[in-house]
Amino acid sequence: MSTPLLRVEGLVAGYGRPVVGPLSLDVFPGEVVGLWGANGCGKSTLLNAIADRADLLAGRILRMPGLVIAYQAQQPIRLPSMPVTGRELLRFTGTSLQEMPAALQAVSRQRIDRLSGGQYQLLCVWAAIAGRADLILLDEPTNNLDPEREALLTEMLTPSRLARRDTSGARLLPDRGVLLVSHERRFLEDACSRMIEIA
Ligand SMILES: Nc1ncnc2c1ncn2[C@@H]1O[C@H](COP(=O)(O)OP(=O)(O)OP(=O)(O)O)[C@@H](O)[C@H]1O
Repeated sequence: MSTPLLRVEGLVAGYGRPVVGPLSLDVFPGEVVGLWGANGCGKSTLLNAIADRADLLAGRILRMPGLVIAYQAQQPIRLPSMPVTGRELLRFTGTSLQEMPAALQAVSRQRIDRLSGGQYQLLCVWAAIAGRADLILLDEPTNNLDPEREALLTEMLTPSRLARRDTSGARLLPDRGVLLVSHERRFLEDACSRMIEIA
């Protein structure tokens, strides 16, 4: 088996006090791993700890050397006024505009402060997926999405979309991984290669 992108061993995490763990998990290249569990069980805190946004109180988090992580929060930050288009935002974050799903093309030409909640959510998730991160952390990525956009999100997470070309451009490498949190069981079953319940 390949080396994991991420290994979590006996992790206890929280905010001064423990709120989740101890737990262990791996994310391997090519995997889309879904976390689910009751409200407040600590799913977001686990993602936060991996993204260095919560306290690591015990155990350890091993990241593949040089690992680049993209983190998409449950509520993407929005400014009331931001006179840039989606495409400008994507370029600014180093996100490829190639292979953008058709449903996002028109959205990406609009100013981001004029997008609906769902449009902005999908744009942010696309920025995380289409950027240069090796490991993508998504917290409740279906927030604000209608069934059609949710299906599009599932499609964005398919192995062929996540794979990257090697330096020669000849081969697609399944070298990235996704760890996501969702309370939507059906989405998890459709989008994930593996699911882990957080107690
Ligand atoms: N910034 C914070 N400071 C202190 N406590 C926090 C903070 N964020 C979350 N908590 C607490 O940590 C616990 C776990 O919250 P967390 O958001 O990780 O759960 P969750 O499983 O993602 O919940 P949900 O499904 O409702 O999003 C909760 O009791 C919550 O009140």
